[in-house]
Amino acid sequence: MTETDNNGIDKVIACENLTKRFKEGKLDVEVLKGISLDISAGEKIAIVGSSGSGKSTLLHILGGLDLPTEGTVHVMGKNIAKLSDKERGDLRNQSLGFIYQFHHLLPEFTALENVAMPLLIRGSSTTEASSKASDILNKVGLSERLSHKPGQLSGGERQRAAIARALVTNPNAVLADEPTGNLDHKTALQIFDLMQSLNQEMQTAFVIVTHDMQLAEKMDKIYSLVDGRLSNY
Ligand SMILES: Nc1ncnc2c1ncn2[C@@H]1O[C@H](COP(=O)(O)OP(=O)(O)OP(=O)(O)O)[C@@H](O)[C@H]1O
Repeated sequence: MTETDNNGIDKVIACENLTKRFKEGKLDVEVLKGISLDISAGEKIAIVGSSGSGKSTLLHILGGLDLPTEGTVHVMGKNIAKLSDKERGDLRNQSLGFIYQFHHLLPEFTALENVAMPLLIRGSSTTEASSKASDILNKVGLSERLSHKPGQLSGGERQRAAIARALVTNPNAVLADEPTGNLDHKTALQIFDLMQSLNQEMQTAFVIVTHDMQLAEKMDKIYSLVDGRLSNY
């Protein structure tokens, strides 16, 4: 696997003055109130904040899964609000990887098939997809588990397979929403160490939402989301 190619773009994600309001009955609830944030190539950042502070909402907007009410988001230099749904989907597929608290692996497919899937969706041949999936599963320590289905893997192994699936396309950034929220602390530490070593090896930026300060401290920068505003921790 080669290092991530940033095409000379040093800010993988740049957002400026983001706001997000949701309608709740007659009320407009402003969850994000003017957030500006740059994520550079290869940077690792943690976003912490209490439950309901808007961390997932922010991550969805940074990843182009949702649009802000006001403000701009550029992913790899492209303003996501100016793209069609299809173009936004393509940009996500080409530039970003996602990891969630629950692994979202497909139960009827093996680890190898699950990890190969994003490449097959992009149009890679089965041989190429399997070879790259096998390489990245090896990097996350699952070379002996290629033909196991998710139900035959431990929680930590499932999350490692989910990390492999997020990284197999060699994205510019991985956005992770509580990736270890479902694991015991020792396994969570191992998963964070793994993400750090993959970050160093592949130069992929990581944006990780977590409740756990000990884990957040492993990142280059920590931002705290309080009352809809982001500050350095
Ligand atoms: N689609 C939506 N419609 C209305 N309100 C929403 C929507 N999505 C999120 N919210 C509200 O926005 C606020 C922030 O939610 P969000 O899930 O971003 O918080 P969070 O910090 O990720 O919380 P947690 O740590 O508990 O996962 C919450 O009050 C939530 O009810």
